[in-house]
This record gives sequence, C-alpha cells and structure tokens, in this order.
Amino acid sequence: MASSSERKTVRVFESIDELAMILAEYISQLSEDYVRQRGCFTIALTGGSLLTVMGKLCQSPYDRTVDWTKWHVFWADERVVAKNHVDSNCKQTKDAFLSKVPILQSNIYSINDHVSVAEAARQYQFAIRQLVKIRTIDVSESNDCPKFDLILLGMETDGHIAALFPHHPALQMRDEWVTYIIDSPEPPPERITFTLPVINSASNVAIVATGKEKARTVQYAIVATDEDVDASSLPARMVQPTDGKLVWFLDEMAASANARNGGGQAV
Ligand SMILES: O=C1O[C@H](COP(=O)(O)O)[C@@H](O)[C@H](O)[C@H]1O
Repeated sequence: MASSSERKTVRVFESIDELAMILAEYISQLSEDYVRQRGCFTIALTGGSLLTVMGKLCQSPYDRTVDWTKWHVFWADERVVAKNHVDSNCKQTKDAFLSKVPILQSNIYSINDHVSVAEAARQYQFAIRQLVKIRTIDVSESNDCPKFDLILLGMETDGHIAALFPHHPALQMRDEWVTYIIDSPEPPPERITFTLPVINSASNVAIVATGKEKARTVQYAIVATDEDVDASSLPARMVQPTDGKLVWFLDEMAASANARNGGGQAV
C-alpha cells in the first residue's frame, strides 16, 4: 500500500497562467473519470484566490466538454454571512465560476444563511449525510466519512486551510464531518468548515498556493520534517489523505523556498 508521502505530488509552474491551464485540465479529467465510474462528480471548493485560478475551467474547451449537469458542488468552508455578502465564499464562487457554467441549481449545496453558525453547520452536515446515504457522495472504505471525488483548497500565509486555523481546537475534531468556529483570526469570525477526517477521506485533494508571501509556509507544509514543525501550527501539513491522492499546485514564487524538493514530482 502506498504511504501518504508517496501519494503526494508537488507541481510547480512557471506562471499562474500555466498553473491555471493545468489545474483546469486536472479538474476536467477527474470530472470525466468520476462521471464515467459513478455517474456524477462531487467537488468541494473554498473561497479566495483559488477561484480566480479556476477561471480557465469556464473557457473553451472545458465550457463545452465538461458534463456540468453531473456536478455536485459543496464548500469545504464557508463564512457565515448573507449569501450576497462580499465575504461569502458562495457569492465569490458564483461570481467567478458558477454563473458561467451550466451546473444545476439543485446540485449546488450552500449553507443556510438564516440560522446561527452552529445550526448552519448542523444542517450542512445533515445534507451531506443524506447524499452519502444515497451514494451521490461516495463513502470512505476506512471510516464512515464522506469521500468527495475532489476537495480543492487554498492556503493562507498562516497555513490555514478551509476554516481550520493554526492551534484551533477545530483541528482536533474527529466525530463531526462539519464543524464551526466563532473566533476566526481573520474576519468574519463565524465560519463553518469540513473537519480534517473529511478532508483526508477525499479521493483527491488539491491545494493551490501562489505568490512569494506563501513561500515559507509552503516550505514548512511540504518539506520540513516533523521535528521542525508542530503539525497543529500548520494545518496544511495535516492534509494527508488516508487512501486518496494529494496534489500541490504551486507557482514558482510559492515554491521559491525549495518546496519542489519535497516528496513529490515537480514538473
Ligand atoms: O479564509 C480563507 O482563506 C483561504 C485562502 O485564501 P487565499 O485568498 O489566500 O487563497 C481560503 O481557501 C478559504 O476558503 C477562505 O475562507
């Protein structure tokens, strides 16, 4: 059985444009594979710069070759604000991506923005449970967690992924699929997030990081040894799919602190 480091690939691109092209090809290929195997494609997104990089997917040839009607779209994290608020990951995703491709409205699973953060997390988890029951979302063979076909994550300079921040107790959450925080170090304070067991149960996880300001964090997340880094200080380092694959998509700037030497193949 392959170890988690053997299932990790680091891909470094000369420019964000090249990264965006290969990322679009990667997502489109996974979509084709899972639609063929399972009849649908479950993808969880986040907010932030990732959405801009995903832009190529709305263009030719993908706008016509991807079977958008088979897509089921989730968020690995969401800020608990109104869906039309500029901070909403759902709004950001709609503006940058969902409004440009024919994904069925009924296959877009956003949070309930009219309830408390705790209730929004509970309802989101319940919705996911229903979809696991009918196997729209696959289930992990190693635990009873949902097994998304692809979870696409961004990473901030502090190493947080989804709404899992350094040293936050939510990092240790094992019994829930979706949890919430009320004290995000960055505004807005209330967010819901997939827990690490869910992220690590996905068939494929991709982390996209660009820009020089993320280089040091990328190096610690990918290259440094366990002795050098306390894992909970760097949530991105805790992304280690149990049975699935992890691909880091970096531009030269983000990889400039030598991430390309760490345990994966660079392009
Ligand atoms: O707070 C957040 O930030 C991360 C990373 O954003 P980026 O703009 O630096 O790429 C994002 O993935 C997450 O969804 C968001 O809530």
